[in-house]
Amino acid sequence: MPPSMPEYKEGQTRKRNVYDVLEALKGGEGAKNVMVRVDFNVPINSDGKITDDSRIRGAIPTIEAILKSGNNAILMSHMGRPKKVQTGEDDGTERAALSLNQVVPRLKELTGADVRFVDDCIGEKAKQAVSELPKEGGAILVLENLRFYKDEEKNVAAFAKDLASNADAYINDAFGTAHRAHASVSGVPALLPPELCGIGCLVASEVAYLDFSTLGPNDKVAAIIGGSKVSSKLPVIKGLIDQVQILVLGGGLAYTFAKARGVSIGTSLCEDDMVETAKGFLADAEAKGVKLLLPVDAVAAKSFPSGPMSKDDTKTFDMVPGGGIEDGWMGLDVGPKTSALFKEGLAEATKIIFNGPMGVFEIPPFDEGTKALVDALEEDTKNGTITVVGGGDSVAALEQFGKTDAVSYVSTGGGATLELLSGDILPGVAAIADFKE
Ligand SMILES: Nc1ncnc2c1ncn2[C@@H]1O[C@H](COP(=O)(O)OP(=O)(O)OP(=O)(O)O)[C@@H](O)[C@H]1O
Ligand SMILES: O=C(O)[C@H](O)COP(=O)(O)O
Repeated sequence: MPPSMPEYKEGQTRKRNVYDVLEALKGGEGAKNVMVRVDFNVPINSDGKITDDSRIRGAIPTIEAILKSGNNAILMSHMGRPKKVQTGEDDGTERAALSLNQVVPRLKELTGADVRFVDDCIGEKAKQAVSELPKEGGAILVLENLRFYKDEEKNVAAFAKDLASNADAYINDAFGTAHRAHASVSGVPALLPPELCGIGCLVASEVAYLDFSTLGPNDKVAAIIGGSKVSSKLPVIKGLIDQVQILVLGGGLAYTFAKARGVSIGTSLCEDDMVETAKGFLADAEAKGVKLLLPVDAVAAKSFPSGPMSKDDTKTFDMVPGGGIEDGWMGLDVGPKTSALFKEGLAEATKIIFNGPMGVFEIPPFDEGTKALVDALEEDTKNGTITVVGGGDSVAALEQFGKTDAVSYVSTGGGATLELLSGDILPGVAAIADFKE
C-alpha cells in the first residue's frame, strides 16, 4: 500500500479505497472523472485568508493519486452553513463569503495542477465544466458549495442523482463530514457500482488512528477528555468506557464529575443536571475495570479572567472528597499534582487520544495544565506511543505551544472525531463497500 495509506495486514477486511477504485477504472479510452467528496470547510478570515489549511492539505494525497493515474478529480465540498442562500434571503454576501472559489488559489499552490472552478455543483453549468475537462486527465475541477442547495443536507435522491451523473467513480475523503448522512456522503455512492466507490487516504488514516478494534492484546488505550461542555462530551465518555483501559477527565467538564464525588467546586463550571449521569459513569468505569483519572488539584481564580492573570491572584485547591474549591473561587486549570498524576497514568498506554484542553489554555497562567499534558504526550510519542489529538481547541492548544509536530497524528475532524470515538459507525464510511486483500 502507498505510504499515504495505513498498512493493512494480509487477509484483513478493510474498506475499498482510492487505489482499488483507480485499479478498477483502468482500461478504456481517455481520462475518467473521479468525484471526490472533500471537507474544505476551512476557517477564512475577513481578508479572505485561509487561517488553517490542514483539511486541504489532508486531501492532497488522494487528489494526487487520481491525477497521477491519468484521470481528472472533481472536488465537491460544503463550506459553513449557508442558511440565507438556501432560503433565498441572501443578497449575495453569504454566497460570496461561503463560495468554494476561495480555496482554488491554495489548491493550485499545493498541487501545481490545472485547477478549475464552476459556480454550481449540479445542472447545466456543472455538466459543461465536466465535459471540458482534458481527455488526457490531470485536471482538478472544484464545484460550488454543495450546501447552497438544501437538498444536500436532506439527502434528496434527485440531488444525489444530479451530482452522480458527472462521476465515473466516487471517493470520500471528507473525514470532517463523514458523520453527516448527506447527499454527497451517503446518496452519491449508493448510485454508483460499489467497486467504483472508495474512501480516500485521509479518511483511511483518520479511521485507522481513531479505531481501537485492531489493537493487539498487549495494547493499552488511554483517552483524555477535557473541554468545557459535559453534555456534548457525554456520548464520547460513555462510548470510551467500553473501549479504553485508561480514561483521563480534565478541563471544565471535570468539575461536574468532582461534584458527583462530593468534592466542593466553588463557582466552577458545572452542569447540575448532569451530576447524576456523571455518578453513573463513575460507577460504570469502576465496574468495567477502567482506570479513571480525575484532577486531584485545581488552579482557581475569583472570576473568569478577561486577560492574563498574575499567579498571585490564583489559588490552588486539593480536589479530594470532603474538600475542594472554596466558595467564591472558580477552577480554571488542573494543578501540578494532577499534571504529575496524569503523566504517570499515561506512561503505560500504547495509544493515547486527546480531545479537549485541561483548562482555559488561552489565558495564562491557566495554560499550564494543558501545556504539561502536551509535554507529556510529546515524551510518550518519543517513547513509541501513538498519540492522536482531535477537536478544534485541542489542536489550537498544540499550535499555541508550537507542538503540532510533537504528536503522531492530528485529526481533521470535529464532530466526526467525537462520533467515531463514541463507537458510532460513520455514514460516510458505511457507504463504502468492504474489500478483502
Ligand atoms: N475549567 C474551565 N472552566 C471554563 N472553561 C474551560 C475550563 N477548562 C477548559 N475550558 C475551555 O473549554 C474550551 C474548549 O472546550 P470544548 O468542549 O469546545 O473543547 P474541544 O475539544 O476543542 O471541542 P471541539 O471539538 O468542539 O472543538 C476552551 O475554550 C477552554 O478555555
Ligand atoms: O467542520 C465540521 O465539523 C464539518 O465540516 C461538518 O460541518 P457541519 O457541522 O456544519 O455539518
